[in-house]
Amino acid sequence: MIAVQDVEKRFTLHTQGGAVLQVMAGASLSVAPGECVALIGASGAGKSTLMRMIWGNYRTDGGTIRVGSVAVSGAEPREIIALRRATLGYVSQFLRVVPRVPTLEVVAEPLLALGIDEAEARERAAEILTRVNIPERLWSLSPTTFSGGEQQRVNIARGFVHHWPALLLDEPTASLDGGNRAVVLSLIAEAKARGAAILGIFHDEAARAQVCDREVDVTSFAVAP
Ligand SMILES: Nc1ncnc2c1ncn2[C@@H]1O[C@H](COP(=O)(O)OP(=O)(O)OP(=O)(O)O)[C@@H](O)[C@H]1O
Repeated sequence: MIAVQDVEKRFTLHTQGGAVLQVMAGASLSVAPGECVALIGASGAGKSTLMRMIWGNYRTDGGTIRVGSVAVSGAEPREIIALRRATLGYVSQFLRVVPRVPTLEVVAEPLLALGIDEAEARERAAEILTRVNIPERLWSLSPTTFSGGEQQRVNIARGFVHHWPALLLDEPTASLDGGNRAVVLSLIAEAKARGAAILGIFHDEAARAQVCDREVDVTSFAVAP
């Protein structure tokens, strides 16, 4: 479902005389439906960079990335938008939302974008917000003023509200208490059970051991400076 083949990445540092920093070469991995793979490796090894390339935010400088039937490397922006709408979900570490949009709408939005009717989208958003323990009195408020843990749970609700066939998770259990951490681990296990291909960064080793089937060490793709 997710296939990374021989990927290279260079950064051009325009603010530093155009110096070119090669950070990755020969990066290859694949994630099958129903599998959860953890990206591991030292700080600076390139875990986030690889996730951003798969998400289509960073361009690749060599090799190919495919998610389902879409070649992400070299895709047009509209193809990336369509991929994110239906096929590839992403739970980032931090919630980025338009100010003043109520939490229920923030969570329902991916379903509305898929053309699901408003009543059903709101019902599913309410269900998952309840599951991640966001009290109903907060649903009509913008999450911009929520605590770090609450924002992360809104982010998780948004990332699991649609059953994306492929999912990228960036530290999904960071800053959560024990109960909410357990909820997130169940959501991941359920996504796997329905066939989602999941790639994640988990500094939480116990979480990784519980939900991940394999680890890929990004250090082996890093290029020494
Ligand atoms: N936008 C950028 N411009 C220049 N260099 C970058 C950029 N993004 C990442 N890098 C460099 O690429 C390398 C890999 O960084 P990356 O953030 O992917 O590592 P990581 O494994 O996710 O680290 P951490 O565990 O600390 O988050 C680092 O040397 C970093 O400085």
